[in-house]
Amino acid sequence: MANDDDFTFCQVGAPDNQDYVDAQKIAQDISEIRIKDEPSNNDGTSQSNGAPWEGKLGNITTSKKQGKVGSLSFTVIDTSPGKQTSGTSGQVASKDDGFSVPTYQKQIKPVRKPVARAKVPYEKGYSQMDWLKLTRTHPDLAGRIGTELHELLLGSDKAGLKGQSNRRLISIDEVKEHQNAEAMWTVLKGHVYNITPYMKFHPGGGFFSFPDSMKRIWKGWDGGGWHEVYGSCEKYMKRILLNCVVNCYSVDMLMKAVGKDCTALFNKYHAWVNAEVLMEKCLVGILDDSK
Ligand code: HEM
Repeated sequence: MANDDDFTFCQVGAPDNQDYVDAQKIAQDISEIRIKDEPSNNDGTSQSNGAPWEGKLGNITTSKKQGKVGSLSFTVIDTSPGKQTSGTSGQVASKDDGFSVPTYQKQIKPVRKPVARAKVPYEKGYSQMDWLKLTRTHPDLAGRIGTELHELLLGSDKAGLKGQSNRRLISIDEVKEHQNAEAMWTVLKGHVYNITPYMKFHPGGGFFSFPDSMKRIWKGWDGGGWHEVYGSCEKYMKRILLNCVVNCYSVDMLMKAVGKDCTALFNKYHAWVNAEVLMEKCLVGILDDSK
């Protein structure tokens, strides 16, 4: 075989023994490297569903450690979970007063409901808006004896001041004389008003200021007892009861003002109420305090 010389033989033999040992040692050393702070499980996969580093790339690196194994150098990046500001680990940081607070640690302050001021419900047609409407349509209420009859009284000689000035001076004695159903006068901040038409419109007081007897009636109603007794006519009974409460109570409160100066009482309960506007059409005169 003359051509045999043309063959080039490559010797495939065992590796140089020293090199082989070095390589094995390096491989072993590398396999022993653990990035301590990273969670890992036995099968070599991360606890996250995707790639082992998933969710870690956005982390802030807090420390770097560099080392060398044989001829290989490595860097250990320490990403401690407590320092995370973003990522997929479930913590979302938020800026609050200059420092970061994970949202799950944030205290959700319970929303405190404002305490509702319980008021006597007004009778239909007797709200403050209704009153203002009435004062617009019936500008002269100063001499009127009431509102239920106000339609009947239109044109009657009992209605209004009948052209009398509402700027005349009135003594306190004259005020005291007007304490009857036909005319109830009071003094408020130096002005004399006929409060008769306003009686039913006065918003009374709070539910819990009811006289005890009223509270018992209301409780009886709410407890269902009244419902059982009156059955289908509950709606009407409730209406009647409501009217009683509104009339008794609000009239009762305003009755304290009749025939005297109610300024102190007025300021005690509601200094903010603009009586000058509300009672404008009920003005009878100016208190003559010279005596
Ligand atoms: C002409 C005189 C008066 C006028 C125009 C007047 C008007 C009013 C008005 C508009 C309200 C509702 C206030 C609000 O919702 O904030 C009110 C409530 C009330 N008024 Fe008068 N008032 C007068 C005199 C008086 C007097 C003399 C008393 C006491 C004796 C009184 C006792 C009350 C009470 C207890 C309430 C309920 C307060 C509340 O809801 O917290 N008022 N009044």
